[in-house]
Amino acid sequence: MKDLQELRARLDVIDAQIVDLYKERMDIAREVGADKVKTGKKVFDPIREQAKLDQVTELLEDGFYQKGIGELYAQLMSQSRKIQYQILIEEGKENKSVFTPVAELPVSSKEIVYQGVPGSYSQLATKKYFGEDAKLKNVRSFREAVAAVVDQEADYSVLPIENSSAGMVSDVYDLLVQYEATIVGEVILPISHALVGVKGATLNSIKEVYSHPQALSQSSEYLEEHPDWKQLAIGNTAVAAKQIKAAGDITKAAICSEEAASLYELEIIDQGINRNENNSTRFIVLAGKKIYKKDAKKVSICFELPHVSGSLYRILSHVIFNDLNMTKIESRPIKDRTWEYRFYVDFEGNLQDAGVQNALLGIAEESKNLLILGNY
Ligand SMILES: O=C(O)C(=O)C[C@]1(C(=O)O)C=C[C@@H](O)C=C1
Repeated sequence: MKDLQELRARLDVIDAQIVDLYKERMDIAREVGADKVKTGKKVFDPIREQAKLDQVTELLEDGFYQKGIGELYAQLMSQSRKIQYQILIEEGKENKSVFTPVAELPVSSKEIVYQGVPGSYSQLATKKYFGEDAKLKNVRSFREAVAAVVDQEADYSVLPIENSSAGMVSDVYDLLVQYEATIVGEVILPISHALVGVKGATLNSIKEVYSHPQALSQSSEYLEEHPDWKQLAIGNTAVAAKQIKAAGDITKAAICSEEAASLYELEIIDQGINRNENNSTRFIVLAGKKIYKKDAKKVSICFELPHVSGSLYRILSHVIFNDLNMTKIESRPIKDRTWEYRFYVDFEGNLQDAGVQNALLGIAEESKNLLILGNY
C-alpha cells in the first residue's frame, strides 16, 4: 500500500492544477460577462448550463462520479454568474431599484390602520410601534388594512405575520403579493392571554369559552384541565371580550389580552393561561410607497419557482454565496398552478449593500416574479 504522505503529495499536485484551471475558467467567465453587458444578453443561460452538465457527465462512467461532477459544475457556473452580475452592477446596467431610502418614516396627518377592534393584539402592536398618541383607525379585515395603504388612504397599516407557536398568518402573506404593499417595519409583541368574564364569573360558573381559534389553541393545555367547558371560536380575541360583556352572563368567558379585559370592563379570572410562556406575535408595518429606512437591516422577498429539482437550491445559492444570513423561509402554494410554490425569504442586509444587489439580480433573473417586499 502506498503511504499516506505519497498519496497526499499527489493530491497536492492535482489540486494546484485545479486551482490554476479554476482561475483561468473564472477569468474567461468574466470576459463572457463583459461581452454580455455589451450585447445585452442575459447572464443566466439555462440551455447552455444544461448542455454543459450533460457534456461533463458523459465524460465519466461511474454513477457516483457523474453526480459529483454535476454538482461541481453547478457550483462553478453559479460562481461564473455571480462574477457576471457583479460586472452588470459595476457598469450600472442592472435594473435600478424602485425603492427610495429615507432617514425616517414620513408621517402625515393620516391615520394608522390596524385590523380588528380596540383591545386587540393588533392595536397593542400598533401602539407599541407608533406610540400611545398615534391616531389609529381599525378596519374589519386584513384585506382592508392592506388596501388602505395601497390606496393612499392611510400612511401605514399593521398586520400580524407570524406567531411563535402557531406559525405564519398565511392570508397576510398572500395579500402582500396581491397588493404589492411594502414592509417598512416590524414589531414583536409578547402575547399573554387572560381568562376573563363579567363580575361574579368564576372558574366554577364558566360553561363556555369564546376566543380566536389561535388563542384557544395556544391555551389548549389550560383548557384541557376544564374538559366540561365548551370552546367557541370567534374572529378576534377582543370581539370575544366585547360579546361577553354584552351577554352579561357568568357562564360565559373570553380569552383575550388584559388590555381588552380592562377596555370592556371585564374581570380577570386567570392570567397567563397560554401554554408557551415565550409566545409572541410578529407584526409588520406596511406602507403604500416603496420606501425603506436608510439603516434598514432585513430584506424580505418572494419569488416563484417551477417544480423542478434543484431550483430552490440554485436560488438560495445567491443568498449564501453573497454571505447573506438567511433568517427565514416560508412557502405558499400558487393558486391554479398545482405543485408550484411561491417562496418568501428574509435575509439580513440593506438594499444599498453590493452583496444584496448582487443576490437580487441573480434571483430576479433565475426565478419568476421576484418581488422585493421590503427592507426594514
Ligand atoms: O456560456 C455562458 O454564457 C457563460 O456565461 C458561462 C457559464 C459557465 O460558467 O459555463 C456561466 C453562466 C451561464 O449561465 C452559462 C454558462
